[in-house]
Amino acid sequence: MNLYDKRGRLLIVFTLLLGGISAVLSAFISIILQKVIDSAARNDMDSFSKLILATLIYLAILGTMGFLEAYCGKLMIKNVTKALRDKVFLGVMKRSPREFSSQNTADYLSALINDVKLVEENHLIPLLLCTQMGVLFLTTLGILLYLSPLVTAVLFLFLMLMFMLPALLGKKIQKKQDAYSEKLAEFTAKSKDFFNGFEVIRGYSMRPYILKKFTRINRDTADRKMAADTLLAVNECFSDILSAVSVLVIVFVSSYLMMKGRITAGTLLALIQLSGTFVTPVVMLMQNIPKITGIRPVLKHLEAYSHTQEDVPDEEEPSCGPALLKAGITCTDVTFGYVPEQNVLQDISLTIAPGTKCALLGESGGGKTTLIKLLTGYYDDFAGDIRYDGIPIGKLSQDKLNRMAAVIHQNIFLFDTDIYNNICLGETFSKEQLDDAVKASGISRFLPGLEKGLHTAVGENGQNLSGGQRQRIAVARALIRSTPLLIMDEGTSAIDRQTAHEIEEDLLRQENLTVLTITHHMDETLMDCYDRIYYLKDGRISCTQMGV
Ligand SMILES: Nc1ncnc2c1ncn2[C@@H]1O[C@H](COP(=O)(O)OP(=O)(O)OP(=O)(O)O)[C@@H](O)[C@H]1O
Repeated sequence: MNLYDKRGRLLIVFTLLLGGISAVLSAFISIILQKVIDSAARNDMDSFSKLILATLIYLAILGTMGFLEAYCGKLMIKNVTKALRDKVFLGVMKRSPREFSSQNTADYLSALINDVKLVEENHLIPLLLCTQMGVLFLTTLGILLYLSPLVTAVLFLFLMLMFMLPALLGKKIQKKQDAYSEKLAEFTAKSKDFFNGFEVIRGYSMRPYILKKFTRINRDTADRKMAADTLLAVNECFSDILSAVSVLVIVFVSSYLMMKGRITAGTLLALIQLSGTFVTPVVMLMQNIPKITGIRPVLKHLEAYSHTQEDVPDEEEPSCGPALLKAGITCTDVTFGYVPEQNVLQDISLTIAPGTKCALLGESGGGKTTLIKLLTGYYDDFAGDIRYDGIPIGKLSQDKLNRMAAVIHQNIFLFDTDIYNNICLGETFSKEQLDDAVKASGISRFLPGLEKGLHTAVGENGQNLSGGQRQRIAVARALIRSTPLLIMDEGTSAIDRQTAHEIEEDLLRQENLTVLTITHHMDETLMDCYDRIYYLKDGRISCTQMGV
């Protein structure tokens, strides 16, 4: 996957350039060392004092370059990880409902948090390091050749050995990293499930059972990480041994050359110092190249979730203002199934005229929710025809559909913010619109009891509020937008009869509002408020016209 955009590429080139300059500068310390020792051996005070000045300038440049390189590196990591999280989040948000629900939400979380972290640790940081080390290696090689071709040849021999190892271990490390990333996603999914099920775990004394399950998945995850880390440790250990051996070999060979009078004491020290700077890059490259190649499966995983500008044209900004329902909604011969050859709905035809109140009854599993999903554009692979004001549903944008119909779901979702934000959902409304919605939805009935009024925090998923209060907030969301059709999908099932009755009655009283209530059992006292009652059985629909 493409991690860098145009600006990102420029930044990485600049950072790598700075890294290269820093590496070249740090290799030159050996030359300073050689000159200082040799001028001291010659008792050359003039060149010695010039060298002090040159060293001070050298240190100032080295420090500045080092800072700039570190700063740009961090900026690059920040930009890439931020862009990656943006792409993954947008990609997941743009999924169709079918695609979205095909994956556990914890997998999305894991991609967003764990995988992005892995990219930072096992791709970006090693990449910067490898480039710097590559330049350091080449510069050191140049200086070494200048000082002693023989010593360089000996070092090269060891180098060949050191480079063989990452090539051998690379593929294995890649496999282990992949297995770890997979387990980490499972670990996140399970932990999320356990936290979500806190009430059930507590209520059914499941703690020992859950603890056992958690311990097992925690251990498996840690084991997978350990398996990857063990291979990395083997890699690191071999490279450390080879590094120590090559430094010792240099010490012996160059000492021998000095004894033979072929090099000066300054060159000897410079060679020993260089052997360190020559081996370090090789060790670093050995340790980091497998990490970079091992990240490929994680990048593939992230790519599968990511949205790129080229994918799909970006959504238009939501249009403002209420939509109108003039001719109503018609369904003609609609047939749909989740699985081929197993239709949940069969030849459904119905009409919902503007301002009418309709009820859709049926046994559990009869297809009521499925029909609502088709009416609100959730699935589009149905046979038959659904029209809003004569326009086929497929021709309406999701935004337009959202402005025409709002659903009060069985489980109301509230964001972890206050009541006001849960009604407005990021849009701006006038005080009058807000007051009207608060009154019509019945929120005004419980508002005086809340110290902070509309700015009362609802808690995670609305846990600070009662079921009825949550329902009323969901109703207010639709009313404030003057959404012409309001669909209650068992919207009152989670609350007591009295509250359910009150909410339903409040809605049925709204003259211009078109209401479709989905329920198992009709509230007998409200029966007369409905214009039509549809009944869904075995995927087929029948209709009773009221007041005829
Ligand atoms: N996402 C899905 N994938 C596969 N089958 C599904 C899916 N959603 C629902 N079904 C199946 O479709 C059938 C109708 O389900 P639906 O939720 O529409 O019924 P319902 O009438 O709303 O039920 P209830 O009153 O219990 O909520 C059921 O057999 C159900 O198992």
